[in-house]
Amino acid sequence: MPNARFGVLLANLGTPAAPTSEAVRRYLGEFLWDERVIDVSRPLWWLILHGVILRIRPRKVAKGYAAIWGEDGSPLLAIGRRQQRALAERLAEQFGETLPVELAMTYGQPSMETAGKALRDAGAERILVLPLYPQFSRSTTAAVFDRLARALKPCPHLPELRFVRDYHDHPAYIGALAASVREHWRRHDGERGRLMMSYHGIPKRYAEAGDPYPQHCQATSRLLAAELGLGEDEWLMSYQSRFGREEWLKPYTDMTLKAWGQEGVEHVDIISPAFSADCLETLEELEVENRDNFAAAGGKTYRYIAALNDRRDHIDLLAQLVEQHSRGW
Ligand SMILES: C=CC1=C(C)c2cc3[nH]c(cc4nc(cc5[nH]c(cc1n2)c(C)c5CCC(=O)O)C(CCC(=O)O)=C4C)c(C)c3C=C
Ligand SMILES: [Fe+2]
Ligand SMILES: [Fe+2]
Repeated sequence: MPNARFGVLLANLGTPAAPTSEAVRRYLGEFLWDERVIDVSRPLWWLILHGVILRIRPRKVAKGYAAIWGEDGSPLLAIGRRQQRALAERLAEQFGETLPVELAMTYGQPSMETAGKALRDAGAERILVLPLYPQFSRSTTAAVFDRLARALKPCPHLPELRFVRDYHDHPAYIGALAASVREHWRRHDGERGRLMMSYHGIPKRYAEAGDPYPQHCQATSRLLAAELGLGEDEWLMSYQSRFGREEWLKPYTDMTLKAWGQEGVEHVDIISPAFSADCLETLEELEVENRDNFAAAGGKTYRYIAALNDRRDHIDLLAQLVEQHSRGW
């Protein structure tokens, strides 16, 4: 496909190459060294990361990955490949011509270099970067921006670039989330639990310094609740996946589920709108760890609602984002 009108670069976080301590150590070593993710002063953080975290955490985390690993590898990457293929097909219908779509990870493989080269080989002199994070955060979206800039550093010439910063309140995103919740209710014969919208957390300090992530999460939640016609006592938003000792955004998902179980809340449906693809943080932390937290505190039914993954309405949303952000190209 020489001289494509433009190419699309889908970006996500990255995942280990294998569910082993060694591969997880390599992955965490790269991910947790990024200052966008952890801003502690470098010499101190190097000592903590290499002296403590990378000696202990990989073994435990590798067990979690082993439990969710599929025949096609890590769910985050396998789902990312399905999203890439489905979006390419959808765009070919929409634009009446083939547009190259590549997937790149901020950490690990496929790298920004590999994906960028594939787009260049397809003749794309214009690239639309679409990070698969609906809510902006310095720790995710801005890290995509930095990693791409690093990949482009050796290039003598640059492609023309556009960057989708966020889509937390896009009607098609809210619509797809709402449709996934309604389908979940229908699959369970109309039974509804209290709806918990659990977002990946960030340190509170990042939000205080101007990261708009909590405002984006609140807006997504309110729009989703309104779309579903939920009353104030029928849903709550919370933050999961804390890392380290400092305070993160609250309320915490695990503590809230424990409190709900103790207060006599019996049924919970849980959705995680910040994840565009199921991954360790949903399939293990929500499906297993937090299910156990809720049950141990006295809860009865706990049902996880899958991420949007390669649902047709999710791919339609991504195609709409491409169409809107590529106008004039
Ligand atoms: C300071 C640490 C972290 C911040 C800030 C953070 C923000 C953040 N992360 C995601 C999405 C994902 N995170 C995933 C795994 C993961 N996240 C952290 C730490 C921070 N994340 C760690 C250490 C890990 C690895 C697992 C572990 O050691 O516990 C993943 C899953 C990847 C997979 O392979 O399945 C995703 C996706 C968001 C959206 C976010 C802030 C908005
Ligand atoms: Fe994370
Ligand atoms: Fe986690």
